[in-house]
Amino acid sequence: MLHEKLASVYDNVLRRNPGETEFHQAVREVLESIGPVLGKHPEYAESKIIERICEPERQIIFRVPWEDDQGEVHINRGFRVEFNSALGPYKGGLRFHPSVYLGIVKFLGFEQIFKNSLTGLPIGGGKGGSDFDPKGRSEREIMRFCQSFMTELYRHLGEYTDVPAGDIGVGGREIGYLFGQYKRITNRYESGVITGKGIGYGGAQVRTEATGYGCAFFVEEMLKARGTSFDGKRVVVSGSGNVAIYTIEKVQQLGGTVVACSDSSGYVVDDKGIDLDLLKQVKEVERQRVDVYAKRRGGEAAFVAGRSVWEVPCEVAMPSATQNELTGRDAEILVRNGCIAVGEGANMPTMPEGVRVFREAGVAFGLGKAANAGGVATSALEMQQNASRDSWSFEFSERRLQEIMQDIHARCLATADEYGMPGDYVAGANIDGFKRVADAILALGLI
Ligand SMILES: NC(=O)C1=CN([C@@H]2O[C@H](COP(=O)(O)OP(=O)(O)OC[C@H]3O[C@@H](n4cnc5c(N)ncnc54)[C@H](O)[C@@H]3O)[C@@H](O)[C@H]2O)C=CC1
Ligand SMILES: O=C(O)CCC(=O)C(=O)O
Repeated sequence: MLHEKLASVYDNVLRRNPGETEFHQAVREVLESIGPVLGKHPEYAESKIIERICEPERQIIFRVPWEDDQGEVHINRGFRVEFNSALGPYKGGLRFHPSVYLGIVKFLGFEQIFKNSLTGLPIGGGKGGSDFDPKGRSEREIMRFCQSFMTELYRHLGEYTDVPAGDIGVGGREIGYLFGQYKRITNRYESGVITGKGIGYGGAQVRTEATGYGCAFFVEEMLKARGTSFDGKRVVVSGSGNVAIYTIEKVQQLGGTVVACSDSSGYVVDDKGIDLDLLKQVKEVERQRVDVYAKRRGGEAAFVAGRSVWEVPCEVAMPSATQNELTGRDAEILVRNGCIAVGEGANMPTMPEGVRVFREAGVAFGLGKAANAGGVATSALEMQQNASRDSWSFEFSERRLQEIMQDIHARCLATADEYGMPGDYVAGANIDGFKRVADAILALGLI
């Protein structure tokens, strides 16, 4: 149920952004959480802070023409939504996936505002991407696409303005091509203009691992708060990209056994625990599907095509693929199978009905804004190192990441307590993330 004032804000969002269903969903979740804040802080409603937060500062849509290896011309659409810069330069990744349209970029940019605020670091919220499909494209085609994309986007970026990074379909390779083109066009070695760079040219230790490691650290804190740990627990991770792989790595280091992971073709189940070296070889080096993992693992693992990975029994679930990948029914199956904690590595992977099932069953539910904030937090650390011409060790960077995740976890719980909803990470994260941005907007005047 929405507070009366928020219901009218939400109606306006629906009216002004028709058809952008993922954006509506993301806005509704935040509005449902922040009702109690309005009672304590009438100044937010008086100054129309919520209306301002729901309206992006700037939306950029552009044409991306590029040529494939056969000389055929293709036209894709590029996006960058610069959502809110009250706390710092717009910060958030780029997604290359055929499903990308304005509604997806806006949901991601909106989530990013509160996530970035939760990190306590000086970064605003933004997101971008393209409906380009990198699947099956050659190295040269990927490079040409990235160069064309940056040839328009560069004019909107800057280390004090807008700082992109990776997301689905954009990893270290693409960041290299994007940064190279920015450097060429501007004739500036402006390292802090993009994050997720290679270690050899201004990148930061632990950025590759950060989202997955951070999510595992967050879940470790949730388990600790319930008097338990990863030790000996069966864990299921969806996806098998950047976030999934480094979630699996850290969960294994913390004593858990990851028994399944997936991609859009299906899932693999490996009861003795995923062989991470093999998974990295198949996914990071060869860029193959997960069924290849199962074939190479001999009799140890099985591939199940076209079904939901959430049917695999586990005590901890870590959705790390994409939005709305875990339905209400999946949540019911997980609860029935004894799942006690969920940590969202992906952005908004659990559908609203699934969130309701988990909360009613008393499952520790770590929403993406909090649980996957380690990636963008480490991007902010990369910007810090770039600005000071410094480079930190892996151990120091990982310690900083763990402290940030522990701090986010503690603040979520403290805020949930303060508002009379003990143990509710959804309320804690949304309220805490919202308040910091709202106070900054108030302080900066009519922006
Ligand atoms: N890379 C980062 O630092 C961060 C990523 N995220 C989120 O984590 C999620 C995964 O991102 P990355 O690992 O970076 O991307 P990636 O491109 O490395 O991996 C994406 C994975 O999700 C799977 N996938 C994508 N669409 C799917 C679909 N429709 N159905 C089933 N599986 C699908 C892919 O097969 C792949 O395994 C996304 O929701 C992203 O927004 C969140 C915070 C930071
Ligand atoms: O590292 C970044 O700037 C952004 C990471 C990201 O896209 C996310 O947190 O969803």
